[in-house]
Amino acid sequence: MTTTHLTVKSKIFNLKARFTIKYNPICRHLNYTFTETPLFMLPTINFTETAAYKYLADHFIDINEKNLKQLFAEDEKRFEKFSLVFEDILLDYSKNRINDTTLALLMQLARECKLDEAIKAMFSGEKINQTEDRAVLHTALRNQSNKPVYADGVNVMDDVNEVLAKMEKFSEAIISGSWKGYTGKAITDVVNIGIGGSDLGPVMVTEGLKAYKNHLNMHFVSNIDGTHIVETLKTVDPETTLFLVASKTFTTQETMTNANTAREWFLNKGAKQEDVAKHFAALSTNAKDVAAFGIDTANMFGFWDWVGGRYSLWSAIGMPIALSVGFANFKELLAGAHAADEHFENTPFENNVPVILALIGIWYINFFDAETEAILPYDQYLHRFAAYFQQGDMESNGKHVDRNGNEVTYETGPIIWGEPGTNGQHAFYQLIHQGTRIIPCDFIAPAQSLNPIGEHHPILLSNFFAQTEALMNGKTEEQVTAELKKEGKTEEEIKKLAPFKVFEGNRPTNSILLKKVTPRSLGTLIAIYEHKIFVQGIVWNIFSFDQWGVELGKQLAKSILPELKNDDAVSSHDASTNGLINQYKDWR
Ligand SMILES: O=P(O)(O)OC[C@H]1O[C@@](O)(CO)[C@@H](O)[C@@H]1O
Repeated sequence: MTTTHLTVKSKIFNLKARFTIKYNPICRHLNYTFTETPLFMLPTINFTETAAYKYLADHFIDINEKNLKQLFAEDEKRFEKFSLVFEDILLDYSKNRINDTTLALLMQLARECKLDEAIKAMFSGEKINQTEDRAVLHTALRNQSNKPVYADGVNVMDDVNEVLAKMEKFSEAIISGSWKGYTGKAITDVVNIGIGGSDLGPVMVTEGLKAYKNHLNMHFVSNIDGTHIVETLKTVDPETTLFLVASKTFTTQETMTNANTAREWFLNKGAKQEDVAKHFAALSTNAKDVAAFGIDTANMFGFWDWVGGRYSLWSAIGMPIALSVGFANFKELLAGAHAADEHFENTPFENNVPVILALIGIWYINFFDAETEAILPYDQYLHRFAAYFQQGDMESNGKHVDRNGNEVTYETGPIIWGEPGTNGQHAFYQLIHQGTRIIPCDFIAPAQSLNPIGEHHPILLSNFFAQTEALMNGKTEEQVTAELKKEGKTEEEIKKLAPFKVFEGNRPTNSILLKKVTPRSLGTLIAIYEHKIFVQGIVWNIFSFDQWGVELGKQLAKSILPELKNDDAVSSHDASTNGLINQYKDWR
């Protein structure tokens, strides 16, 4: 059977199955099991076959010939047209290689890819995480409207609110000091043990909101490298330390190893088994393994399989955030994200911040062949923001197979990287300004500093404004020559030096200016990026919410570990792996 025929057939099956499933739950099981091909809740359109794509490919030739300076010269209203304010956040996307036609065609592309249907499917709890047969409902975790949200026919809001209430009670007991350790002392230090989505979000937000923190000392252990837990345990007192074992699955090797080491340390310091309950809590979906570990399930804060790890900071995984800045601020974070959800779900694409960011990103990735995107927060507190979205974006859209199970014929998720400004300017901006690659950059900054001192903030922001201006305008050979002449350089010297000092410019950036970093604005900003990732996954027709790509390495590590437990030479792998392992054995 040819693929085309199969595709047509699966389309018919899917339509029929989808109709039946959607409107007749009784058939939910029957029809689903009888469908010959997997049921795809969402249309599986190849965006490169859409009319919009073909127009964009033609349009690219035109727009690629214009530079940003020209585009601004042609339209004095360009900034007004290509910027918008939402929740005290200004998005300026005017310094992009776009014009009205570009945007109109990109919006048409989104419509041809049925983005509207996809948004509805996500918010309504459809199992769009198809390969894991799960809904994607991190939006329910911050659903301040309390409108019912159904997963498998059950309104999840009752459970969500129950866990939030439990988190509030627990965090207040720890912060107030009414919760006592096994020697009757209040908790002073919290150690979160988790990795990936069970670490990066809590770290990024507790760092991002450090200006709002209370007296509790927050520590994060993620790496299996013994250094991480050893260096942390050196700084805390078992009598006044609370350990949070954060793991959606409660099976992650790094986390469970670190948790066992922490418990051993705790018991070796004089505590008894019954004292574990006062100093260990679990943030997980896996009650069975939590209990088996010896944590009182009364100290377990649950969440659900429709919460992806990299989208879980809004859930019980956010407990370190609530402990660090207080539950009221955690709720503000949720409220900010909810505002972004409402905006994303209800705003026409033309004024929809995540949609605009996503489509401009696709313009660079799929038409300008950009391979990476830089996130450059001009705010030291946001120093882990790019790292957070390395997982958020790359684990969601780092996929090479489309939702039909076929190899994609186009680029998908970009490489996300970045460091705070102005530090990046002294590290890698040389390449961004004068390298051979196009690197779309998101510049982020707060108008108000949380630590106003001297001239620091104006100097920081002068760099924030200058960098996008420099990337756009560059510096021409004429300007370079005039400068060198002014410095008294000879004709000969100018001829030699000028080529190295010219800046091409025409390098695209988004500028995101927050009025101030608050729990609410940070929540909004994070959710905007989450929805940007969702939109790109829909256009690329990939599953953004599974992560099968992280499994193989773990599997092989599990088979190598027993080989390291003796001194015998190994020969069960390729020559390189054998060589490495045997040299390790020789040297250890
Ligand atoms: O929260 P947990 O189940 O311990 O998973 C931790 C991390 O491991 C993964 O690599 C999945 O295995 C990430 O997706 C996830 O955030």
